[in-house]
Amino acid sequence: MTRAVELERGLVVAGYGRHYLVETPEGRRVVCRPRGKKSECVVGDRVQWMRTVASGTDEGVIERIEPRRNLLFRQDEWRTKSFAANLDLLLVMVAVEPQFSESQLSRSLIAAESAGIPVCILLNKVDLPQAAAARERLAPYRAMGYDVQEVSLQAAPDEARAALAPRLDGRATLVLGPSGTGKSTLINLMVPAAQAQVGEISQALNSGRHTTTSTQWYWVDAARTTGLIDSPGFQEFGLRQIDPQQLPAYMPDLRAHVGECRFYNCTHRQEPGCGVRAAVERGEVSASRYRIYGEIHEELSRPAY
Ligand SMILES: Nc1nc2c(ncn2[C@@H]2O[C@H](COP(=O)(O)OP(=O)(O)OP(=O)(O)O)[C@@H](O)[C@H]2O)c(=O)[nH]1
Ligand SMILES: [Zn+2]
Repeated sequence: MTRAVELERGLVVAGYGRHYLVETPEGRRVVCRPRGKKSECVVGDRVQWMRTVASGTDEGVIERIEPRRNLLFRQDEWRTKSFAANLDLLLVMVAVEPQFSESQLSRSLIAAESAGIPVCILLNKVDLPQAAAARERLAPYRAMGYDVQEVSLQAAPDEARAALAPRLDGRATLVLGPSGTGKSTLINLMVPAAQAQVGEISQALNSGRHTTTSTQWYWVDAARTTGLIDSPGFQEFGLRQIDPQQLPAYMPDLRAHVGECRFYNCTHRQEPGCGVRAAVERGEVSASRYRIYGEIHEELSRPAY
């Protein structure tokens, strides 16, 4: 005998191992498990779930993940790690101190380009004396068209909030950046009572883990139109999902010159008549970006084991 099951809609706002926290349209948060083993939800997923009542508390089973607009993920030889889905903006945070890795920055930009997600680069701690050097390192990114915003989240919070609000309003934004750049400072500045939003349920789910390493969705406004997603710091950023031939298409500075190469299938590494290398020599593509391109191209051209 079959019976009609009513599926409810929800938004995945956190994931802890095999459990997810799903928020209902009314703003209630329910602990859900996925149906079966293969269904992998990520924060930002829109899902359909079914209520199950266990020991008097609401629980649910995720029955269906709605089609994603986009998915930001990284992939190395061994595994794929998804950050979040259905994003309107990727906010890549770097800071004057600790000095950021340009390779890591470029990799996150390439991942966003390949997933079709707009990017804002946020340079924090411009109150520090080495700000000029950091600004200089970001100049090529500005020149290739990225929105680069400077802030001092701690030293000048009001200005920072004013600069960020129009970029975040009404959007779902993933915040990504290495440890120590100020991600917590950003969340605490933009999200009133951030800790309260994490809530008892997620604290209970997270207990027993030594660190809060999970990705978490926060609402910036009471009307729940602006979402900020905090993701744990990243070190490795594999881009195995990308075909090496496609790599320049995701690097705007290189992309501008690929049409100038003698060979249509130029790898821009040793061929004669390469428009990209000519642009590097003229200083139109920065030497560090070209080096990063070579490293990633090499990595993606190696056979997978
Ligand atoms: N000078 C200066 N320091 C800042 C600013 N914003 C944050 N900091 C400092 O930078 C350090 C790191 O800030 P957090 O917000 O904890 O950084 P995080 O990215 O969350 O770091 P993890 O928790 O390790 O991922 C703290 O000591 C902050 O006080 C700023 O605008 N200027
Ligand atoms: Zn070339």
